[in-house]
Amino acid sequence: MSDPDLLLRVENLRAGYRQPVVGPVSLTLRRGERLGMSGANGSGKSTLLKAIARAAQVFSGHIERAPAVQVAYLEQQPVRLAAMPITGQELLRVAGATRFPPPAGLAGLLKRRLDRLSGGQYQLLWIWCALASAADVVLLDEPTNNLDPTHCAMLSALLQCLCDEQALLIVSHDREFLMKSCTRQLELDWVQSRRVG
Ligand SMILES: Nc1ncnc2c1ncn2[C@@H]1O[C@H](COP(=O)(O)OP(=O)(O)OP(=O)(O)O)[C@@H](O)[C@H]1O
Repeated sequence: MSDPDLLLRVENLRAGYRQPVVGPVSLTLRRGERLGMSGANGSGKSTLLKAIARAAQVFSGHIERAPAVQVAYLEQQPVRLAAMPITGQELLRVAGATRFPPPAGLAGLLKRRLDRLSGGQYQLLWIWCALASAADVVLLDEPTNNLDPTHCAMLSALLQCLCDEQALLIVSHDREFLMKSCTRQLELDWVQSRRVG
């Protein structure tokens, strides 16, 4: 890639599992961008994120990553075990999420055990782990799931912490949230991507 700000280029990608379920899709992601992606249930948004994270199969087209680019991917339902006897603070340390100091809004969660957090609190903590990691590209799948309006506003604030070196690709059905949080939006059609803003 000749453009130093280009972190990711997806070109005519068809991706899926035993067979393709999404594409052809093309998109680019540059440093400092927050790209929001919406689309119908089953249109392949999660699969596209998984393909970028190397967790789904590429059938044709390609995904080009800038040299040494690191990708953090937070799936729709972060894994949760019945017993998780570590605190939020310990999770951030183990996950290497030390790029930025945690914002004041998360302070109350950091001293608590993970298995004692609510679903929304747990999710916010994992989102912060991805944002504050060493990753250049952060992929978030439906991060507003489980969040009430107050915690959605907290999430919007967390996303503002992203630095100019990073880029975000965020999937959501909440278009208003995407409008507020993203610099650009894309709608994934059944058969192809289409820029809407
Ligand atoms: N692990 C899998 N193996 C086979 N097919 C799958 C798998 N995961 C998803 N699919 C199929 O791929 C298609 C796209 O699913 P995907 O989860 O990517 O859509 P989505 O746009 O994220 O949907 P939603 O908005 O409902 O979360 C669907 O038809 C789904 O049934």
